[in-house]
Amino acid sequence: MKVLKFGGTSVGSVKSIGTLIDILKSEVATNGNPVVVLSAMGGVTNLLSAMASKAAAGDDFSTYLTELQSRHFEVVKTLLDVPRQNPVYTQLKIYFNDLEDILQGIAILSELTPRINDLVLSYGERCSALLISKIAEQHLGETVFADATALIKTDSSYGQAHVNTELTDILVQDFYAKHKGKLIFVTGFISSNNEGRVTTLGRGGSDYTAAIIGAALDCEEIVIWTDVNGMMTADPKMVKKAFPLKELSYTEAMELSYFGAKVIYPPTMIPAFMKKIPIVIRNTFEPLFEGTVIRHDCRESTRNIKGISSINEISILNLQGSGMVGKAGFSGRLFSLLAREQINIILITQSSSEHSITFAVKPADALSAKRLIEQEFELELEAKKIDSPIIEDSLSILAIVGENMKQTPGIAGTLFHALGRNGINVRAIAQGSSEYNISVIISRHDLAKALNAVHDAYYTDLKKTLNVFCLGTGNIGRTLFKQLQEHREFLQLQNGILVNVIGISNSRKMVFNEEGLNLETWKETLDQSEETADLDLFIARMKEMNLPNAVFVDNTASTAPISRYADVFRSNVSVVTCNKIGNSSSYAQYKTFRDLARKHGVDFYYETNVGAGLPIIRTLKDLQLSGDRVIRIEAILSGTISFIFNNFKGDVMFHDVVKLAQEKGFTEPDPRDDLSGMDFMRKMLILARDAGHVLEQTDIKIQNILPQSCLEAETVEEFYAELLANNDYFETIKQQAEAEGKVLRYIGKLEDGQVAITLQMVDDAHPFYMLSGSDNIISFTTERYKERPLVVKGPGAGAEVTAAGVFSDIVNVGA
Ligand SMILES: NC(=O)C1=CN([C@@H]2O[C@H](COP(=O)(O)OP(=O)(O)OC[C@H]3O[C@@H](n4cnc5c(N)ncnc54)[C@H](O)[C@@H]3O)[C@@H](O)[C@H]2O)C=CC1
Ligand SMILES: N[C@@H](CC=O)C(=O)O
Ligand code: NA
Repeated sequence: MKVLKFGGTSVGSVKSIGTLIDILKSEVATNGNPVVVLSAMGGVTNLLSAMASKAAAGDDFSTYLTELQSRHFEVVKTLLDVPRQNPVYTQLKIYFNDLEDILQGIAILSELTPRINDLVLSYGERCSALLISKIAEQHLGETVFADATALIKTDSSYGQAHVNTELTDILVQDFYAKHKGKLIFVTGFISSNNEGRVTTLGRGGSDYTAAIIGAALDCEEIVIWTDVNGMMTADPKMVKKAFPLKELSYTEAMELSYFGAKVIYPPTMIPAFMKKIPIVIRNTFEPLFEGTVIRHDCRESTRNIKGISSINEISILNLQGSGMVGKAGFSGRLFSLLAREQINIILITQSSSEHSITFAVKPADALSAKRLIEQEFELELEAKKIDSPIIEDSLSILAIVGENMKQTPGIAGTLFHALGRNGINVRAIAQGSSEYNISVIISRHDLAKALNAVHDAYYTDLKKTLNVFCLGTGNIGRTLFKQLQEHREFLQLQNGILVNVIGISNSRKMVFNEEGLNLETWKETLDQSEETADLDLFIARMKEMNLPNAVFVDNTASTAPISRYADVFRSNVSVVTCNKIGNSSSYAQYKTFRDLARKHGVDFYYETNVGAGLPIIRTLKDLQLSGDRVIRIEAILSGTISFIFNNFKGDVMFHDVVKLAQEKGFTEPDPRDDLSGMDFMRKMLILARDAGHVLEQTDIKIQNILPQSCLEAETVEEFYAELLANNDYFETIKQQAEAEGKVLRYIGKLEDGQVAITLQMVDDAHPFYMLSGSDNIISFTTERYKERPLVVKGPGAGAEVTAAGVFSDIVNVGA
């Protein structure tokens, strides 16, 4: 036999009651008659409570009473056959009349005691259980209605009474024996004391009723039918990726429901736990979904962490001073004082130096806790043995819960790593030695970000979400969006990574969408956006959103974003950039970026600064990480110049090849940056710095390949005109090389901390002879690669290969 409990939403409307009856029919057909526990119709308890308050205040409660009646009468009218209606109307009327008398009594006395409040509230469950039992009778034959005030006996703690289990068990067993095999409907939530006065079991107490009855009858299972798919891994309002858990132990469920997850009333677990009866949480509105099972012997679970729960608003009090050190009984005095005054302590931490104690309370209790402490410890305060307690508000608790974390190293590491790399400061920590809950106190402002970051860190089989903010929609930016869109599905399916582009800005406009912008239509969305580009505002918005795993991507060729990197790192956001200016300006700035990224635990990736998508930065880093030492680097790192020399043959004009290189997207936005050697110089400088040399731009020797007049051209048009005007100069060089059977190569070299870039004519014996397109080539001669260098070669410019490099840097963030 099972005990089924239906919550307020399951009996909230004509439609949901219809579903409830279907669920019952199928239960009766497969498992026989259950005992059914019912909550009041959704919203009715609040309505009753409001009525009682109105009556006590001398206000008119009649409209509420009418609303209460009509909600129940509508169900009678719609769901019961006419001949069955009258007796139900009559019984309901009796309830409503009694209730009205009580409310009038409250109005006369202008007083609402907890005892009378419980009595008023009891009518919600009485009406719904009666009603549902009669509707069920029409479909399933005879039913029995039981008012739980006759079955569940408690003390007189009105509002949240304590159950006398021994007496209750006997009453429930007797009742069941009398009606054995019948379909029984019991009112949830309500009970009575020794004198027979109505008491209640606390808000959510119908779950508890089901467990009390289930345990008394040694039932097979307690099924809680509610409006969600079970206990979730985290609050789904804050964590979109939260999912329902299949299985939990009683302790885990208790921990999770204590914090935030209001799926089940925590005391429910106790009777079920004592008798090892499984509790199943199921969704009335999705009856095929299997829900969550809370059981003694969890079978499938291998997860160390079951769920992440949270309390949104808490305050902490910090008490410190030398007078506490080594003083036995100090915390005893403190906590018994708070207990005496009914102040519930949510979390406690004390340093082993015993110099300070921090504890968390509900914000409403903080001030009275402080005052009580000041009274109790007046002497110690005067003698300056302790400091006056300090209250801190706007805090939240995040707790990871799971019994399997016991004796498993690394669980706390994952938690603190996820928090740390997202810049979330931990104010206090608590873990009991039972090791099934680690709680941290963080700023309220960081809670959503923390929950998502921690969820991503533990549920690694789910998608990792990267929240990306992109500057630049030119050649590289737009190609990146195209690639991200094309590979979106593959990335999610194969790699479990979801890249959400949250913000986009070019030099004209900017646009944001916290859910992620649609990359198929980003251009239209940006064009239609009413927000003018503003770099400071862009960054401010990014910080304000405070999203986990955030990445700032700079796909511009501008100096403006560079000056903001430091601020971005300080906001615990990673930076990915193809813009070389940042790394190739002053050495001091180069160093600051690395120091800040390290300090804030975020990534700084710039693979495309050298050789576009070719793995050059990464290769150099790996060589050095594994203890190798660079002796020499020789390289062709200008894709544009490489392309020019690979195609400047026969009767082709120099001017035309440069134009073609620009059309193919190899050049910088301004091609003079390539042909002046500036772009190449930046790359060599970045490589030299990454190889450990402290160099500035002025330390690099560059041989010009252009006549002075081209270098001095003030605009791009003028520059092209000068290329045409100097055609003979280029022809001479070309013919000279061709006559000697050689090719032109612009080669950079780093050796002994010196960097030079020179124009050379090389023959087919030279390793850099065979190149085509925009090929880059780089040869690393190191301690380990001494005889034959390590060579990386391939297209080193172009939108596709560059965007691909940026893409790969993005997905490596946080990896
Ligand atoms: N073309 C290539 O093969 C490679 C290019 N790169 C780098 O890629 C970067 C971008 O190059 P392209 O896409 O060709 O440039 P582009 O000129 O086509 O696009 C630049 C974009 O940046 C935007 N922008 C400029 N200043 C801005 C600001 N302050 N705020 C927001 N947006 C701003 C512009 O509106 C434009 O959308 C450059 O730094 C370049 O060095 C790196 C490796 C290879
Ligand atoms: N303009 C650059 C592109 C890559 O950084 C080049 O020509 O190499
Ligand atoms: Na690269």
